[in-house]
Amino acid sequence: MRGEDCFGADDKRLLHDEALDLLARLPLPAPGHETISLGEGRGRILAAPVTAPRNVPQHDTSAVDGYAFRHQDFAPCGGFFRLETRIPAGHPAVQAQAPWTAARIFTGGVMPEGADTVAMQEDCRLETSGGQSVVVIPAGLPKGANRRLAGEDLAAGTQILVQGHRLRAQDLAAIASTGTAEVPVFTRIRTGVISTGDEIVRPGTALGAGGLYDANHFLLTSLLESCPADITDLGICPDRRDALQLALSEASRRCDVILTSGGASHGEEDHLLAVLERIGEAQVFDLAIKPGRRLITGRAGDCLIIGLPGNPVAAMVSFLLYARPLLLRRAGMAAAPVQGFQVQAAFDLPRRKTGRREFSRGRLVTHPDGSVHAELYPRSGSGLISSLREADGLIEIPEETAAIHRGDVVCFLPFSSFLA
Ligand SMILES: Nc1nc2c(c(=O)[nH]1)N[C@H]1C(S)=C(S)[C@@H](COP(=O)(O)OP(=O)(O)OC[C@H]3O[C@@H](n4cnc5c(N)ncnc54)[C@H](O)[C@@H]3O)O[C@H]1N2
Ligand code: MOO
Repeated sequence: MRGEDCFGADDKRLLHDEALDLLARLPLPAPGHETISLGEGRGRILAAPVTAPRNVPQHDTSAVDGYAFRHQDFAPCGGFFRLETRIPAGHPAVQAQAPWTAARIFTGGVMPEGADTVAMQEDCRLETSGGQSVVVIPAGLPKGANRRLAGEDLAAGTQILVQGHRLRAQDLAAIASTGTAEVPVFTRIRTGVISTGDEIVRPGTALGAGGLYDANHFLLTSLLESCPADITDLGICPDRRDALQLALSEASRRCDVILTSGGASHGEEDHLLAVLERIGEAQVFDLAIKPGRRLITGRAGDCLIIGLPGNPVAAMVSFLLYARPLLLRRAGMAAAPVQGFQVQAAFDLPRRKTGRREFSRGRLVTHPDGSVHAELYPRSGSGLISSLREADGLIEIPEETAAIHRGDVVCFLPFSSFLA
């Protein structure tokens, strides 16, 4: 099988976990910060913790449309209450609830002082007695039923979000519920994306002999949208050292992070490493993984440069596994490792080369019994964009696994969990 496998000895290569560890320790400049309005907050990273300045809800309120009363007036056989006040949401009663009376109350209405329990209107009967409206409440309601306590969602002073947290819809809702209109966030990182290669041209232009359309630009700029980043298109750089040097040194003054693709391996047409060493510094990661066996990181001034492989599959996998944590850290986020989940293999891999970790493209299928299985994309070439298009995520195969049989448990990393 050697002929199908372009990878030689992996024993001197860096293991995936070692690479993650090294990348986590790569020094990066601290992000800047600013205060923005809550409406701009989605996807941004908190530069300071957020604390609730007040109770949410502010008052005890009714959870239902119904009748509020004092539970101490309620007998084991139920209750018969004179109806007194009417309390829609936003219109609290001015007086305390008198004994043996009930208030007509609506969901969100403030509980009148003294009342502690609400009966749902569907469970009650309205009657008239001596010209008075009365409500008959059936027995069995415990004290406090259908009442929301002040501060039961958030008590004043509770820290609700930590620094470095990436704001999601529900976080914005929580902050809004406390009345806070602005949030301190880290500034968006300025990113640049550059494709390299004499063969690469943009779609919409004619393809010359030996040409290839620039898929990586669209891949990487779309992937970057999962980070709080402003994106600059740095175009396509030919396979010339002087051109790459000029492009990178110029862009490094305007960008916090530059992503390159291609030109990162060992051929004489691969100039990234030499250029980085000339304009700043570089680290090479020759990785015991598949795909994406080489990653280059570098620095020019304060700009981080991440050299991804040219093959689109390797570029995407390297972005998700290695570039994304760096980008998020540069943007101020303490990114947790992506949570994989266990599914059953819907494939056989009877003989597998051990010693390297594989991130194969897979698709999830749910069987009629509800169990979830991962199908393996049948071809492994790292130029096959089809394999990415048809996949839902990556099947992570550990270094030591020598074979996988149908039904074995494998770890699945959904693309959606990287890009959330
Ligand atoms: N002697 C060796 N050759 C190669 C090795 C190796 O270890 N020894 N590794 C192979 C692997 S694995 C990969 S991945 C590539 C990585 O090479 P580069 O990062 O230098 O990328 P290029 O050679 O420039 O391009 C590789 C491939 O990808 C296509 N490409 C490049 N840019 C784009 C783009 N923007 N959109 C679409 N496709 C792109 C390019 O045409 C090549 O086909 O090296 C192997 N070789
Ligand atoms: O591993 Mo290369 O980096 O697969 O195509």
